[in-house]
Amino acid sequence: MTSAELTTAPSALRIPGPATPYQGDIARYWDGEARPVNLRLGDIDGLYHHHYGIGEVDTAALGDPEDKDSEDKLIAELHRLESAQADVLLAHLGDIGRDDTLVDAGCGRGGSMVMAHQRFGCSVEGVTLSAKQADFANGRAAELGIDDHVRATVCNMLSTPFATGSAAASWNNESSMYVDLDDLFAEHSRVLRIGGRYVTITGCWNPRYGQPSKWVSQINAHFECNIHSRREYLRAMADHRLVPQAVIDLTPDTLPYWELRATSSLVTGIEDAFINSYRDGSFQYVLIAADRV
Ligand SMILES: C[S@@+](CC[C@H](N)C(=O)[O-])C[C@H]1O[C@@H](n2cnc3c(N)ncnc32)[C@H](O)[C@@H]1O
Ligand SMILES: CC(C)=CCC/C(C)=C/COP(=O)(O)OP(=O)(O)O
Ligand SMILES: [Mg+2]
Repeated sequence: MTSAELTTAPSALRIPGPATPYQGDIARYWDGEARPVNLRLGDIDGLYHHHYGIGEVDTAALGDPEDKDSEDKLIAELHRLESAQADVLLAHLGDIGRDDTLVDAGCGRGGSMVMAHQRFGCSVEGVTLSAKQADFANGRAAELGIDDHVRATVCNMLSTPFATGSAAASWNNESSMYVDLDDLFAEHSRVLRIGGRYVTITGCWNPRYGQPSKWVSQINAHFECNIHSRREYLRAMADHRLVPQAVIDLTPDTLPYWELRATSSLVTGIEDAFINSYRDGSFQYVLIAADRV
């Protein structure tokens, strides 16, 4: 299925404004976002991510901290770890063919969409609340000559124009903390074909801790988001015909990224909240892959 077949006149169905005042806040937040920790990393190879990294730090690639170019090397290493995160998400989408269409719910500047198309040759439809992000993602797709396969639309991920059962797979990469999970999984379940795959990488609070810790509250305030618990994810998936096929705790894999980022010139002030909450067990970085049954 091509992009054109997947959507029915997307511009006509585009939601004219945010569905709620909160969504208006989030649209404004991402319209105004231009942090060097995201743009300088994206400038390295044109893949712009708004998610975090996983994997071991390559200390050899960092070189000598006294070298003139050591900061550039550190930034390149952070970017490599963020792209590695997207690679792991895409690897869980299953067998995707060139004729398939994927849905990226909360696509940001489109880095994961480009990687998905490059990996599978398929079409990718992304939605974001931010017109600036959608324009940026579509501009990158045009520069790469893949705008016939990769498209971002300004749209609420809880109410998309995509036809029922039309997507081979869909995902949320660090974007599910902005929405109600019942509403979110109802929409993924509708858009996915039976046997299709849903994947999320997300930060969630750990029910074993009891309640969201002060660090989790700090992260919520920093990004104006509402982090859910691991239990909420599994319960809402079960209620919407999404059956977990893999639940992977990526917390040990993301800590090296944060420890490295905390030493960089691009720190934003949120690093300690992530490091402390991952270390005290109150917060977890998880991948959940689920089958639409
Ligand atoms: C942290 S960014 C993640 C971007 C992207 N997934 C990535 O990995 O680079 C969160 C994204 O979720 C989007 N978002 C939040 N709530 C949304 C909603 N209700 N509908 C569509 N997009 C939403 C934001 O516009 C933003 O693009
Ligand atoms: C895991 C959790 C809780 C994520 C919250 C969503 C979020 C803001 C992700 C990263 O975006 P970004 O790349 O724009 O953030 P930063 O500027 O900190 O790199
Ligand atoms: Mg970032």
